[in-house]
Order: sequence, then structure tokens, then C-alpha cells
Amino acid sequence: MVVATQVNPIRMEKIREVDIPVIDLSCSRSKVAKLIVKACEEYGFFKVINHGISHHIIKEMEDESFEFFYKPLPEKELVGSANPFGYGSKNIGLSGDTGELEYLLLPTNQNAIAQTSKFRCVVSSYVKSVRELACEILELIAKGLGVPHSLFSHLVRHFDSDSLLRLNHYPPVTHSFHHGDIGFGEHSDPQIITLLRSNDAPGLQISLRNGLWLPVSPDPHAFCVNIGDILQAMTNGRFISVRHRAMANLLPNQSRLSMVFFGAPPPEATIACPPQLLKRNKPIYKTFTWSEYKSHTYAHRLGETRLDHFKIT
Ligand SMILES: O=C(O)CCC(=O)C(=O)O
Ligand SMILES: [Fe+2]
Repeated sequence: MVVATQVNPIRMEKIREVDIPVIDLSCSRSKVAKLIVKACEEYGFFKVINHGISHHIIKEMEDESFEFFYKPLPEKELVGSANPFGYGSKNIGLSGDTGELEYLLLPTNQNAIAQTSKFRCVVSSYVKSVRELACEILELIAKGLGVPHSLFSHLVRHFDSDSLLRLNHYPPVTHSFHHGDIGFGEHSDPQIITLLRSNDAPGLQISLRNGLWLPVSPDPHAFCVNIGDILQAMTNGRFISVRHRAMANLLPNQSRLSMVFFGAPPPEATIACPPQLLKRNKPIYKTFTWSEYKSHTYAHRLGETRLDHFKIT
């Protein structure tokens, strides 16, 4: 006897709820190291809480940033255009990309921020704290991967490290903008690691492997951490340099501010996957210097997958 199977005419597809990993840095180092490596492999993105950076340092940096952005345009322009450091509005980079934001690019090396004004003092203590947190995270990654402790962090601690602080201000857009309009276009960050802190206005989204965009809920008490292209190259593609974007700020009365630290190598550092991480695999990427990578990045559009150019074919 043949029993007819009942076919449900409506096929329900359960879209898996994706939770962004939130990692509590006050847990044991070995547990945290494992969780971070897993997050870097699955998403290239996670949040950290209990990170140890004082609320006071973050708040002062936020207040000073708003004070700068609320100045009249001619005053903001006095700091020079954002090439390589200074003020920019709407134009992102030199290849024609634009966005619904204004921003300030600041150097992070000790000499450049010799303390002469309140603003520079505040930047200096924020950078010091966030650089230390970035290096701690890189050391936890090294532990999780079983490679020497300072394999990645020494590049960011190096005196000539090309690390950068970027302050992004997304004022509320006033004209004909719609839900879904972009504030800062899709890209991956070229450096080693990025630590982003935003105020409580939403906007950041990350791209999942299946091509869906996942909004990241704002949390002023957490830092968002994302893997950059250099760490994808140094792990031979094991870690994902996550593609992300920021949506235009449609809030009627609230500005969005993101303060973004990019941990970068010194210009002449050679970037290659160390033998311990290659195991028996062939290297995917050619060896290059950070300065070569940066030149390539700046000569191309924001949305390009710039690391592909360095693939061994
Ligand atoms: O403001 C944001 O949330 C994203 C900014 C960003 O991706 C960047 O500055 O590289
Ligand atoms: Fe970014």
C-alpha cells in the first residue's frame, strides 16, 4: 500500500537569528582567546565588554569630537584636508567615493600628538588606551592561534606604526533620504584590526557570508572589533576581513558619532602568513609591505575587494 505523504503547501524557511558575538574580557584569558578566534573565523567581527577603558576617557573624546564638528565649516577647514590627516566632508578617499558624513583623520604616533591643546591631550589619552586594548586583543588572538605572543601586536606597538584615529560624524540627513540609504559605503578596512566605538545612534551594518546585511545595535559601553585585510592575509584567509557599511542617519534630532581606531603596521613591515599558520596549506597571498598595500588601496574604489589583487594565481 502506498501512503501519500502530505506536502505542506507553504514552505516555511526559518531565517536563523544571528547574534553578534559579545565577548566579556573579564573572563579567563584562555576562554576569551578561544571565543575571539571563533568570532574572527565566523564573522571577522565581535563586540567586547568589560574592556577596562574608563568611561571618562571615552566621554571626553566624544565631547571634544562633537565640539569640533559643531564648529562653523571655515574653522573646521583650518585643520587642512584629510590627506593624509585633517578634515573631510562627503568625499571619502581620492577615488570619487562619497558619503553622508564629515570626518577628521588624526595620526596616532607619539610625536604627532605632542600635547599642546586640550583636544590633543584628550586624543592622546584615548589613543593610548584604545591602542593598548587593540594590542591586548591581538595578543589574545595569538594565544588562541598558538603563535608567539606579540606576532601581531608588535606591529601596532611599533614606534613607526601607521595606526590612525578616524572620527566620523553623521549629522541627521534633512532632504529626501529614505530608509536604506547609505551613509558610508560598503568596504573592508585595510589595516590589521579596527576598534570602533559609537554613541547610541544606530547605523553600522556587517555583511554575513550569505550576503545578508546585519545591523549592529549601538552600545556606547562596548567596542566593536573588526578584522582588517592585513590580518586576513596573515592568517592565510582563516580570519575574515568583514565587509561593513554605515547607513545614513535618519534620526530627526540626533547626530551619530563613531570613533574608529585602525591598528596598522609600520610602512616598511613585510606582510606574510607565518609558517606556523600555513601548516600544510599553500599561501594564498603574495608577500607585500604595508606601504605597497596602502598605495594599492588608495588608488582604488572603497568597495573593491582590494586584497584580491595580492592573491597568488
Ligand atoms: O561609522 C561607522 O559605523 C563605520 C565607519 C567605518 O567603517 C570606517 O570608518 O572605516
Ligand atoms: Fe570601516
